[in-house]
Amino acid sequence: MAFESLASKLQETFKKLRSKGKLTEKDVKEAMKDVKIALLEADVNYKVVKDFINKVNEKAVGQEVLESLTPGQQVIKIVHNELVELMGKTNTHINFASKPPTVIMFVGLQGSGKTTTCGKLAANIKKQGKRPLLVAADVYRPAAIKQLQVLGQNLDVPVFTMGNNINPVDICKNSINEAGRIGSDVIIIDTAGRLHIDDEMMNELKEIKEAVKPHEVLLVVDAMTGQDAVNVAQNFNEQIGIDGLILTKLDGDTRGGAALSIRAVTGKPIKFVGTGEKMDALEPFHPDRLASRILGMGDVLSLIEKAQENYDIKKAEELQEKLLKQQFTLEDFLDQLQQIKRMGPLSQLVEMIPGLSPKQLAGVNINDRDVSKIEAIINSMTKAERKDPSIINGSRRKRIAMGSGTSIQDVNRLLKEFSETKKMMKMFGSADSIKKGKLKLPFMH
Ligand SMILES: Nc1nc2c(ncn2[C@@H]2O[C@H](COP(=O)(O)OP(=O)(O)OP(=O)(O)O)[C@@H](O)[C@H]2O)c(=O)[nH]1
Repeated sequence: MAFESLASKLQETFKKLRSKGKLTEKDVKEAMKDVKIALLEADVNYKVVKDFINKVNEKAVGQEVLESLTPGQQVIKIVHNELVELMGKTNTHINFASKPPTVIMFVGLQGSGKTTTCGKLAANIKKQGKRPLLVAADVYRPAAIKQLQVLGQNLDVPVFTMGNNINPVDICKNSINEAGRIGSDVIIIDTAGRLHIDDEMMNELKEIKEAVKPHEVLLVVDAMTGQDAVNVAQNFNEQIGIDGLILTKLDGDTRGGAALSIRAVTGKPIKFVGTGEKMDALEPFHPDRLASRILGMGDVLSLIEKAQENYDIKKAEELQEKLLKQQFTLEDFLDQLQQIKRMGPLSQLVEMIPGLSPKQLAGVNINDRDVSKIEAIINSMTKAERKDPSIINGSRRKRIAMGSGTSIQDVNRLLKEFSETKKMMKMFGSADSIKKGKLKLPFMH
């Protein structure tokens, strides 16, 4: 889980604080010492931590908080607000030009995930009904142009390239004409990165910026590099001037130092975060939601959004109908699983549920492999078997296990769980209770 160790430590500290009916100034100060250590261990910039703790202390030790009915909760609320403040109060979007094309210039070090993120943003923008054009301006890394072309092909987004013998500044200038020619309204330029910041790279980026006057200069940094990412951001901002950041590989960042420090150090907002290698693993950055996740309050809003984007309401209604008539089959079950899978890795979904601490999360043994196993088992059944699992006798079980590359025990377990779920639905979901709205299926209005 992203931010796992920080979340775990903060939640532990606040649990202690909440358990006390009354709080003294000393209690709060001691808790803040623990918070300070947790933030430093999460690789948050030292100055940022110092300012943060001072601000919280200033607000939390007053009479108003200490003498309130729920002092522990009040302190947590203050910490939550300050975390949000630290990461930028509001979430910021891409500034689209009033007169197209909008030019978005990507900058960043090699390996930060720049090319991948260009593809992700193109996919995201295309979903909004726009017509992006990807521009291959990295003429130095041999595979960079090809990588972008493959991404473009998979996403069905055009890619503009002039090969690698042309000056990148000219490629970028020409891409504007190309966008006009093919009717693209957003240009996404993938510039060259280097392993480290060097003058040659910075000069080229300055020239491109001067030539195409982008509406957005987005810096891509790797969250897993912690304070290095913060230094890189500061450097790029001072030399090129950036409008915002995309923080990649947040899925692998258990500490969180970069996400918590970058805004405070550079003054520039994080606009998106990368949460995986797939093209849909790009999310707008919501400081308030992330603060809630870190403090164990969940992120119900993101969960609902994911459900709305990926969950087919019509199908859900059909399912309700089937439940009413007690016709829920293994086929419907598979369909459900596939819809939920589309919302993203299960481990990331579970993180958004309020009230589950990182420790509890570690105990919840949900993984995508289990889901794939269930899918394989159901896919190995005949239509008749899926409709009526009671016909699945010993030899059929053996065949299904062989066909799905699982064991007979796995098949037995699935059938047992399915039959128990059905029984439970029968009990809770008598036609009446569903009709009266007492029982609601997930994500149904
Ligand atoms: N887990 C995870 N991996 C990511 C994410 N974003 C990018 N990656 C991976 O990071 C690696 C480097 O990404 P690239 O896009 O090739 O890097 P780049 O910054 O374009 O590199 P240059 O073109 O050399 O500047 C690839 O294996 C990506 O799949 C993310 O959000 N999460």
